[in-house]
Amino acid sequence: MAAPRLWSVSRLLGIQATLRCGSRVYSTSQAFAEVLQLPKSKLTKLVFPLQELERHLLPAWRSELHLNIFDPSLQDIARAESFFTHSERNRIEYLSSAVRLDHAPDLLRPEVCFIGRSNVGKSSLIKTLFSLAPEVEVRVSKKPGHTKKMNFFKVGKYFTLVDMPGYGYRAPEDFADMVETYLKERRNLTRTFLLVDSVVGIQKADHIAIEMCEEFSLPYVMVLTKIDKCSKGYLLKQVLQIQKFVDSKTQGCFPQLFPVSAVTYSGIHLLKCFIANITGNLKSL
Ligand SMILES: Nc1nc2c(ncn2[C@@H]2O[C@H](COP(=O)(O)OP(=O)(O)OP(=O)(O)O)[C@@H](O)[C@H]2O)c(=O)[nH]1
Ligand SMILES: [Mg+2]
Repeated sequence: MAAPRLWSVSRLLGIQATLRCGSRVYSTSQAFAEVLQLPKSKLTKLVFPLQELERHLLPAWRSELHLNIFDPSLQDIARAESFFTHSERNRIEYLSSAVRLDHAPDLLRPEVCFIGRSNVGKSSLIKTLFSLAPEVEVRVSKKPGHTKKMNFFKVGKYFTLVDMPGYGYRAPEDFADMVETYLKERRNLTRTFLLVDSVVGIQKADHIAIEMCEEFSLPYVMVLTKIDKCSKGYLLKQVLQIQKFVDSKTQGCFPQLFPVSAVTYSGIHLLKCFIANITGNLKSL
């Protein structure tokens, strides 16, 4: 499925628009203003993919998906967009790369990192989160094992995102030293996003990563990538299976799953809002 065309120009320009919703007036990117104009069914599919899946479940099964734990309003999602929009006053930029924790930038602001098997779509997801900062270069590749270092990106004065090398196939030799030490010792690490490919589900290497997050008592969140590659029925089956695993086998994992696509942008706005919230930037939520 192609990315909605209405996004392309405004996304590049990162235009701000003023919207009125009820009695409140607020500012958002032109891109999100256009999303708000979509018919309800399309908007739900794009912004709340889990909600869209839930509609196809029998009523008795609906509560299984825990989609009301993080359930922001469209206004909150619009507000969160501004953190991810590059401007002179909100500079989004690549900071540095590191192969050892003591080479990581010394920052006090909250940090979130993205881990997962090689090729699961970590760099693509970050690139998509930065679609309103097109000058930020995030390298993606078809070849697994592309990202070799921990890459730090600054989002204004608010938080830092870290793109990690992948584990499993073609992982860098120093992966364990680099990533485990980072996860265990990085003091400003606020949340770890563990990406799982929605097509193949949780694999052996993911179980090792999950065990590591549990052992280090990290608060982590499971993000299901590449949902554009799944039919609705297949995705529903995968989501229910992964949800069951999270509910029964994990302690530190956030109960709500975040399905996303870097191709259709499905789930991306909600994830931006979640990141803005957990880093303490959407205080009213
Ligand atoms: N269809 C589809 N393809 C995706 C999506 N996200 C990533 N890909 C593709 O998956 C491949 C790997 O993407 P990357 O973002 O480089 O994966 P990575 O997890 O950073 O991989 P490493 O750096 O090697 O660990 C690329 O060919 C991407 O185009 C998605 O949401 N949908
Ligand atoms: Mg990568």
